[in-house]
Amino acid sequence: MPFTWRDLLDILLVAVLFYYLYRLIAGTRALNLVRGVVVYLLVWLASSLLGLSTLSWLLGNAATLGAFALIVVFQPELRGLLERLGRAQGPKAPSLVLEELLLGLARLAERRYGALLALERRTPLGEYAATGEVLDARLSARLLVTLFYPGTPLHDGGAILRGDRLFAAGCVFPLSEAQMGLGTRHRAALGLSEVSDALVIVVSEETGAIRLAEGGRLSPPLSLEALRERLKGVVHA
Ligand SMILES: Nc1ncnc2c1ncn2[C@@H]1O[C@H](COP(=O)(O)OP(=O)(O)OP(=O)(O)O)[C@@H](O)[C@H]1O
Repeated sequence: MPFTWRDLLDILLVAVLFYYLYRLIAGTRALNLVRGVVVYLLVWLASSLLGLSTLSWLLGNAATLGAFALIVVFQPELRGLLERLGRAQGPKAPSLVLEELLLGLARLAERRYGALLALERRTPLGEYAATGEVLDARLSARLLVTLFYPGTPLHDGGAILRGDRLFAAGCVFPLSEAQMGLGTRHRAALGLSEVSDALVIVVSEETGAIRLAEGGRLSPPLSLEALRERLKGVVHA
């Protein structure tokens, strides 16, 4: 059969579909799941090619059960995915979350409340969230100021922003070995940015300066405008 423009279109559409699927699940718990499923399928395929009938029978039957189990376990992710699919079609709304975040940071800086906030990207920060308190609350400026109010049980440690949710607070981040001249809040921001792709924002209790750690580097103090520019592509919804 000759290769026609229909085949080319077919291949292109499938490639685009996979690309968007990957973008939807990248950075979520589901990405590890997809990797697991691919390994499972490869072992299954290899076992049937090699004629290992018992193993291939076992994997084949477990797959049917597993598919149902996955739908139940990943129900929140599936729902989120469908919601994001629906949203992707509408025009982009201005990011209310970004504005709330900037307003919260401005108030923290003005009042000299020390704060540490990691913006999760592709590297899942679940292991650090587990060291604190999971809140999974809608982000607002008032929530940020309340969280970092000195003396409250959750003000100590770092908070984690996942998408448009303030996911966890009071978390312990890894301390950086570098930059020994810095205090521990700034070293924790640097440390987390060394081991993940998170953007980590620090508000200094002493000076009110807002700095950003990314990829093991700490920025100089940033104005709100500079911060807005830096966070534009990162904070969604
Ligand atoms: N490993 C860590 N993970 C998360 N937060 C931490 C960690 N270590 C320290 N902190 C936070 O940093 C606070 C101490 O900040 P410290 O004054 O030592 O830092 P700093 O970098 O000098 O910041 P500041 O300019 O705000 O004083 C702690 O009360 C705690 O909230």
